[in-house]
Amino acid sequence: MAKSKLKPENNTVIQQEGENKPQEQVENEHTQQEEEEEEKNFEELGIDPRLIRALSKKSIEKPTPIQRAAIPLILEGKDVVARAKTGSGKTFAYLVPLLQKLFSDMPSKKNLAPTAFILVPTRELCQQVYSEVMSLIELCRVQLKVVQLTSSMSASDLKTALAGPPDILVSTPACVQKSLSSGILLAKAIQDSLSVLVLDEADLLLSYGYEDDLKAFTAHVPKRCQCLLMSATSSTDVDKLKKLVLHNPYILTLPEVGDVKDDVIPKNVQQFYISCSARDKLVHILALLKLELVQKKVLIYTNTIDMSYRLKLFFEQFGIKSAVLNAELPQNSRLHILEEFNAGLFDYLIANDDSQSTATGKNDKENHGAGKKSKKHPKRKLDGEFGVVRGIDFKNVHTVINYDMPRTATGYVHRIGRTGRAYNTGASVSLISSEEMEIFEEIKSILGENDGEDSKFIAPFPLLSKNAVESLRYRAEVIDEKS
Ligand SMILES: Nc1ncnc2c1ncn2[C@@H]1O[C@H](COP(=O)(O)OP(=O)(O)OP(=O)(O)O)[C@@H](O)[C@H]1O
Repeated sequence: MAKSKLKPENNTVIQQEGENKPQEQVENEHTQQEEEEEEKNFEELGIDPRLIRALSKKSIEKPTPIQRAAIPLILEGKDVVARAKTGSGKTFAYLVPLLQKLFSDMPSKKNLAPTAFILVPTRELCQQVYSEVMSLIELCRVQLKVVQLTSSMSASDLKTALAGPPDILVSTPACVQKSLSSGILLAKAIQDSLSVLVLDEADLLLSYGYEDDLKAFTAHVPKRCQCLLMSATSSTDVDKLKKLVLHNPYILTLPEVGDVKDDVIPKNVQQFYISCSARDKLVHILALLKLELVQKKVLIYTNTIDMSYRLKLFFEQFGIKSAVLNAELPQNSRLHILEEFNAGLFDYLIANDDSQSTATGKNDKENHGAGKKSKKHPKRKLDGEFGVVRGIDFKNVHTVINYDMPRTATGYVHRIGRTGRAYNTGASVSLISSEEMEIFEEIKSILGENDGEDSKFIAPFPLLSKNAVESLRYRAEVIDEKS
């Protein structure tokens, strides 16, 4: 495969695997094509008017660059690998053409398995993608059945969900495998019915431990099935998956998506930091929130579950309403919290990211080591399919605060990617203690701090004065000691 090349904003590189044209020629051809394509709207991409109206009701009027590049290829039936940064609209880049195909070619009544499978790494993403498909279908007023499978479903629930069968299945690979191995889904039925397979957040699927499930499942994917692979980064895992399921795919690479180094923060996110001792982080975050120095809604990341509860209790004492989101909460509570936060019922959400889950390596599906175990509750059961960094589309988050610095630069990029999504603006504030300086320096150099581009520069947070912090110190310390 010819290597993808980094290009400036909006310049998607489209290349077919195995194509051996000199890179320069590909780029030149593409530049001309790009200029013509640049302004194409959904209508010009050949999108069904019902879908255009549905998107418009969601205030989506013009396609993002990845949508402009991917939709026509997917409509033509090509296998596609789409790599584009966080928040660039990859979900509709595959959902819109997928639905259009199903509208115009209604699945056969004889099908015994779903026509389209969308596989994602976490339950949260399952729910998010399921809601997006459902809302488009409802707005289009077409009759298509969509189900999501979750690993908490019993065999009889799975059987009920798959009866019919549905036209679109949204699931983690583990649930599909569970249905296959228990005979609820039949390999022969998949071979006869499956027309489109989507692997979303593909770069995460393997790190969540789904390799065996995916291998077992893809053995039944028929050759004629169109395969789409969506990812924010490129990695050896993405290459592995590509080899496993795709046939001579078109590779769409949006600018600067290569490896960790190129995995960019959207340009519309301003990044700041505050340097303080670990102990002073509480009073600093209190000042940020209490004095309203950061714009709402705010997503706060901590590295441990205990720290997130400590913060929540601390905020409560100051009348700041927040909620926590982590792997030990039951799935229903997590969905409920996400829905309430997205609906604007509260402005501050304290989350533990899934880097903790993946850092430990492989997922044992329901109870692997999602981060540091709490000293207070050592036996809590953690959900290995939990994930609230990658892919989750928190609505209208303006500010991301790193109360604790993430452990990796990739973790930083994906946390910050929860704001500034699509065409919105956002900001991030990282609280950095001296122990975290090393990772901070690594992040700065990886983002290219010195190459003169403002957007990549993490600046000192300008709005918080020493006096403001000191005015809150006494109360903060008293309250923290009490709780
Ligand atoms: N064409 C568009 N115009 C405006 N907003 C859009 C458009 N397409 C998608 N969006 C919105 O942009 C947000 C981000 O989209 P999406 O979740 O698909 O991004 P993503 O590329 O999958 O990000 P990640 O890699 O983090 O998963 C969503 O709220 C979505 O509704």
